[in-house]
Amino acid sequence: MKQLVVTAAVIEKDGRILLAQRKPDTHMGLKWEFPGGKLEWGEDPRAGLAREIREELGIDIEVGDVLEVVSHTYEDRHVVLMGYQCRYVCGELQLLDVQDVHWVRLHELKSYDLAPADVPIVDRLLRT
Ligand SMILES: Nc1nc2c([nH]c(=O)n2[C@H]2C[C@H](O)[C@@H](COP(=O)(O)OP(=O)(O)OP(=O)(O)O)O2)c(=O)[nH]1
Repeated sequence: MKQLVVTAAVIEKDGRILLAQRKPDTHMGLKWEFPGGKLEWGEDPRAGLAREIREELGIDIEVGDVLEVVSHTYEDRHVVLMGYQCRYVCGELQLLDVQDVHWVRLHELKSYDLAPADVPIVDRLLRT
């Protein structure tokens, strides 16, 4: 079984949070998640997260504090998911490597078909 260190961005703008839908041909295809991705070898987590967001969505973000760290075991992998509070800075949102995006209000987050590892991050958000 592989072990992955993954960073995810909880990007807030005008009272809404950005959810991304994974592409169909990926692990957890079509599930909704906080955008981000795997850290490269030796990469600083905040720098890696900003890189992933530029690559997947074409926008620049400011990465703030860790909101929640989740350990989740799927059938074939163990994911350590670090959710960071982030702020949208600039750039036009593009679907470069995601299926879809929605800007969502807090109370709507649970109505999405989320990747299971993301549920504790949503729970943490709902407690803050
Ligand atoms: N990015 C992201 N991945 C998540 C979340 N929740 C969750 O279980 N995952 C899982 C799905 C994948 O198994 C793994 C991340 O892989 P990824 O495909 O997004 O990473 P990546 O962009 O670096 O991938 P790659 O296409 O470069 O291989 O973590 C989440 O909120 N965000």
